[in-house]
Amino acid sequence: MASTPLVFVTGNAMKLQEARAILLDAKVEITSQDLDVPELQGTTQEIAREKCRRAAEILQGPCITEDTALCFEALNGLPGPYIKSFLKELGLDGLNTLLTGFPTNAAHALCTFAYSAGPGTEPILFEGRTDGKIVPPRGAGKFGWNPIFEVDGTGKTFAEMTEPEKNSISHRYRALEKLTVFLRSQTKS
Ligand SMILES: O=c1nc[nH]c2c1ncn2[C@H]1C[C@H](O)[C@@H](COP(=O)(O)OP(=O)(O)OP(=O)(O)O)O1
Ligand SMILES: [Mg+2]
Repeated sequence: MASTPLVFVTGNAMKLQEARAILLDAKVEITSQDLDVPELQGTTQEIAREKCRRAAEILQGPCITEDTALCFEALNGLPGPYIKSFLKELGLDGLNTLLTGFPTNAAHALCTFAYSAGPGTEPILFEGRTDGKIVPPRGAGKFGWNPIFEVDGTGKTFAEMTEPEKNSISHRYRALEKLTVFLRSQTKS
């Protein structure tokens, strides 16, 4: 593994906590910085790439960034990367109301980690996806939309799971699994 810890640029303390816990097993160490990096509009991939590019410019060094999207099947993938604004304005109940009259409440959580080797390099993306459905809130609402996302095959919302339980099946875990494999291949070469 790299001797200097990788910088995770994020303003979200819960993302950092989960990423740390997941990466512990892989023995990948990260530090964090909360930089004000603009998030442009576009697809999740475009947003992820540009955010990481800009973070590396500001840091003048390598870094990782992360974007989380919540995609409703009935809305062709929206709110997607704009879930933060939708959650802030509509709340958990409002996100449920949004689906009233639609035939399906199917949704997926999509986590996109981006890695930049430094300014001027093209960020590489690592995506992880967990499928589920949007339900009325259940469980402790400590992190974002956790209480309204019921994971397929579990009967539980993310908010009803323990942290290790969520971290073993989450979109974030699946993305970090891929990032870890990549980081290992880097240190070997
Ligand atoms: O596993 C999760 N479970 C529940 N809610 C979650 C999760 N992961 C992100 N979230 C929320 C936080 C924010 O309302 C939105 C993503 O927005 P997003 O721009 O990616 O995150 P952010 O602005 O909080 O942090 P950052 O500084 O890394 O951009 O979904
Ligand atoms: Mg953000």
